[in-house]
Amino acid sequence: LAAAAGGGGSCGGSDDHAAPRSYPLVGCLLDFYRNRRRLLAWYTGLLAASPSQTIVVDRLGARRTVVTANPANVEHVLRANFGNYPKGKAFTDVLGDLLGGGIFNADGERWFAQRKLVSHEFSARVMREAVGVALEREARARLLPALDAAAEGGGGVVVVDVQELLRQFAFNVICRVALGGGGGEVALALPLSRLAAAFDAAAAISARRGAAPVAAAWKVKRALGVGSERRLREEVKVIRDAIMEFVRDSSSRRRREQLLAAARGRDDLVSRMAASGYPDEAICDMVVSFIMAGRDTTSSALTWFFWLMTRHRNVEREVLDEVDACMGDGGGLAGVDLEGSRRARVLHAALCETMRLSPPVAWDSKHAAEDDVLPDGTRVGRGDRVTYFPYGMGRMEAIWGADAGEFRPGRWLAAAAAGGGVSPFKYPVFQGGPRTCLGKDMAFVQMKFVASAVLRRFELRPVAPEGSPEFVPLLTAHMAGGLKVTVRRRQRQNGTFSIDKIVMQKPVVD
Ligand code: HEM
Repeated sequence: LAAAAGGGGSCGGSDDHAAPRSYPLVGCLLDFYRNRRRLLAWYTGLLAASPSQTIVVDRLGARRTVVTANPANVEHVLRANFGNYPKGKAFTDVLGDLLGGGIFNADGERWFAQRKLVSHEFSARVMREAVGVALEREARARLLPALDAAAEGGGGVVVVDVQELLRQFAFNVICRVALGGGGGEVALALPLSRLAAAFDAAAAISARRGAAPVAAAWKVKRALGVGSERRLREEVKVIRDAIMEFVRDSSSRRRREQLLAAARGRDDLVSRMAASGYPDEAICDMVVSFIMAGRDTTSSALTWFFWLMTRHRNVEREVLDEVDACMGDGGGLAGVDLEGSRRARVLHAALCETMRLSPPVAWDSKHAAEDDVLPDGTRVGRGDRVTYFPYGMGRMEAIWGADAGEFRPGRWLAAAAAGGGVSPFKYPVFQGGPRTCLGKDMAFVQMKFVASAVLRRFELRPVAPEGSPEFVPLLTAHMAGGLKVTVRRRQRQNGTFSIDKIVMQKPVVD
């Protein structure tokens, strides 16, 4: 999802108002080389040591980059001076071949028009209908049977990679929502697993573009059509051909049916875009962005959540008791409240706390349209990259106190009880301001659904219980090597579940 801060160079703590002090260039390059495999921890350390939690990375021949974990700076960039901080061409170039001009890769008017149009897709009604159906079907079809089979053992101990199961689940759910008919069935010319593989390959190659020290290297390869750039072109073609075929078919059929559909209140993204006069190409861009934004994020958060539950059995028990209580009459699956009730508070807090320490989007960048000065006095030049850094922010004692490194969901309950909630600029895991993640509610619905469904039925035991798994940022973060577990059925499990019973609490963060 995000463009990496990237690159070494002269890294100065930004404490001296408009003229950050710099480390000697050579020293910093050596530091960068030494720390290249632990950039997240290195940047976090530098930011914690900087009096204003901001550093400047100034590398010869590369774009000047301001990296900040300072909530006032983050609010300035994401909200107060939003107009000056578009994603910028440096970002949109990197993802342009895959995403075209879709919402995820657009700025200005083009972004605003799509944002308005697509907001509807995230309404409570759509969520209850399309997302509810997709979650239930997908959970019944694959996720729960796979865990059940592992629990069965088949005569031996079966190890499953929960991260991989969750990735497949999230991809299929978002495709069912974006491309599914009324019953959530996806009608594509190729299997979903092939589409998922194409997205994986295209996203990985695009991420490597973003991390390349010099953009010219991949641009030359693209012009020549060789190596990874050739592969990218092939995979993008697989994706776009499949989705264009769906869009062409749906948009003409749905154009005819649209009046009727609108009357029934069952209009969908593709027909509304067609009705608004968007060409098929633009609708395809939108659908690709939608899938890209929704595919790996929730599975990343859930992977870390399940791992943390194996380390904090007391929290897991609290979550289970709460979920059981939410189930009430026993038939449903609790977790999500489309009406805004206060149920599943502990689960919500545990998910927020998981993402504080392991944010699915570890860092994200904007590019300044004009010269500016951040609230802490750091100078920003036109064209500079400004990176806000949720991973580092989650670990700042200046923001969270001395126990910043500990998993303590209670801090979210305390903040909610105090009535203030937590500012998105202190916790920009879903970004903040006008470009806040559109799928945040959908993400919580999905995460609570999966957390409840899995925890109530199964106990997961990590194959390697010692130590901390490695957090790998890429475009969307993941756990290096996956989350390998053995599975045991819980005694307390209850046979059936239904989306109707899902209730989502009002977000603690707003
Ligand atoms: C835990 C799960 C999720 C997290 C942490 C998350 C985080 C984010 C972040 C940080 C952004 C801003 C990225 C940028 O502008 O570069 C974003 C944007 C977006 N997200 Fe999410 N996201 C999550 C799940 C979802 C889901 C399930 C969807 C559903 C499709 C979704 C849809 C979007 C869209 C459409 C945007 C673009 C908004 C715009 O540019 O106006 N997200 N998300």
